[in-house]
Amino acid sequence: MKYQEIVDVYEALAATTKRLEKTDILADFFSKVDSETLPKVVLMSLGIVFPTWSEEEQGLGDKLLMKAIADVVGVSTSSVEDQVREQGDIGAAAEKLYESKSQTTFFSKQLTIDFVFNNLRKLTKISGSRSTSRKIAIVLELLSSATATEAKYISRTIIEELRIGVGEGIVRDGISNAFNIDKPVTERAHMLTNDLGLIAEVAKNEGEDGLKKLSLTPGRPVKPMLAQLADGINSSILEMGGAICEVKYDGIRVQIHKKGEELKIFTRRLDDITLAIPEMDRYIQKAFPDEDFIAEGEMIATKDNKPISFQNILQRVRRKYNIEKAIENTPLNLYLFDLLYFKEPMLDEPLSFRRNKLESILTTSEKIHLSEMTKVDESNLEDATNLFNTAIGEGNEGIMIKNPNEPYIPGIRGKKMLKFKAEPETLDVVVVGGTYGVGKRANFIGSYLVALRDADDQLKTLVYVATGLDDDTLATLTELMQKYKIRDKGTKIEVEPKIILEIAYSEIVKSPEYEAKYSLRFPVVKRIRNDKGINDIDTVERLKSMYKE
Ligand SMILES: Nc1ncnc2c1ncn2[C@@H]1O[C@H](COP(=O)(O)OP(=O)(O)OP(=O)(O)O)[C@@H](O)[C@H]1O
Repeated sequence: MKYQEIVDVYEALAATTKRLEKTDILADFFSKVDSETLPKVVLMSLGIVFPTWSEEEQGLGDKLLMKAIADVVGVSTSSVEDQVREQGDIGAAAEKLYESKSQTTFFSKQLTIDFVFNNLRKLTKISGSRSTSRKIAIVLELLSSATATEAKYISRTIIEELRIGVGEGIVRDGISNAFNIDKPVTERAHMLTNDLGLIAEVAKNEGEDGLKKLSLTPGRPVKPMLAQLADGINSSILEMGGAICEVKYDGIRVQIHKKGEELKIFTRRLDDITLAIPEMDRYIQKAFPDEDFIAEGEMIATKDNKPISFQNILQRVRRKYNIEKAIENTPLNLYLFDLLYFKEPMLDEPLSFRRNKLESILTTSEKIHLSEMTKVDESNLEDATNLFNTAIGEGNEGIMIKNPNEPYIPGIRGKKMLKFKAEPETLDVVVVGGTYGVGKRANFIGSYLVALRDADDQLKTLVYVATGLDDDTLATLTELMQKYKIRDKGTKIEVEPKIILEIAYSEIVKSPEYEAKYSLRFPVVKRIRNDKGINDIDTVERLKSMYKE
């Protein structure tokens, strides 16, 4: 199949902002593609060539890509950079440059989807000596055969930013429509496998029954079950008719998978962080029997046995060098709270069963613990409040209130698991722009324009936030803003939507000034949330319902 065919689909998708139209375009395309190409085009419609959780990285930075484009088009790298500034992204810049190039050295061969897909995959496999020049050679081969629009999308796929307004939800619905599958069936298969390519293939070849058979597999992360905010401790427990209450630790959520000899540790956005925390790998291996399993817990950083700042742990899990030093400086502790798989899938079992099983197989140690928990019902409600008070006293965030009779429901924020925190609720937002400071702070970006997601996965600006930033955070953020910069416009900067912030505020207000049509009074940055991705940010719908409440 020609690459141009998916490029036409990209262009059609970019031409509409309507979710239903996008879904129809994808459904129509997916239904025409043969079984072998289908998983590839499904991933490519998301701008990726590996499932989202895969550890493979293409590792070709913007600079090298611009150099490759410069070489193919026969202009200087600085001309490409100028064009990127003007157009707002590398893809559009490549398209423009190709169009203005008169020489017809291109189109030496017609690109196929297989060829583009396989070559982009090859990029990730290259390491060691001369890896950069070998990667460039692959990109040059692709780009020199490309038309202007093909070059646009090859470039955007390399930087994993397609800009066609298509997220996982639309692709998933496209698959449902293409193969007549009930949406909840596709959704569940997605939550369990996180591989839309696989889901499309099974949907086409085996239909709904095939999808229903897909289950948890160690090694393949599952979307975490999420918590809603509890109105009150006692009322929540009474409504559940009894609860498992646990300390809510303030760290990062991890999902641990063991398959055969291999252990993998994933974050909640399904990034593989195993190599950054080798000591935890060893402690976990010792704590569990030598069987396949999937367990969940919260990993926190401690000093003198007291939790320390959340940012410390984020720095640790992103680290690639000097790991031994980091192990010493930022000791980690793991508090396990769920077991989803042990020799077989267990997520349909009630929580009380999963917790008992976890307790019966785990050998705790100085690093590996069970989350502190108390079973509470109407006869001992005060135990929950006591747990909350102790938790806060020890520097934790609050408590979790979980329904013991419920299965694990991946990816859903429901009433079966609640959280009760000492501090008011915050919002997770993405930075889309900012304003440079003045005077001494002219080199820093002092104020950040942040956005939420709407029901069609479009970003809507919400507010400028400028407080809550200590010097370190300001420096880190400024660096990230430069990394993701699209362009400067006077004192303003526009960036790719990559940086997630958690912000607190005093009040939600209506506001015609911002695209969300709502805004926040006194927004304050609580922290950078590297453990979350664009799919995890809050939505305009949630904000609206919070406003009404
Ligand atoms: N004992 C525990 N049981 C379950 N989750 C816990 C526990 N301790 C800490 N957590 C953490 O609390 C999170 C839920 O609360 P909260 O909303 O504050 O976190 P979040 O990461 O901002 O949001 P989300 O609800 O989206 O996970 C879980 O995702 C998990 O990381």
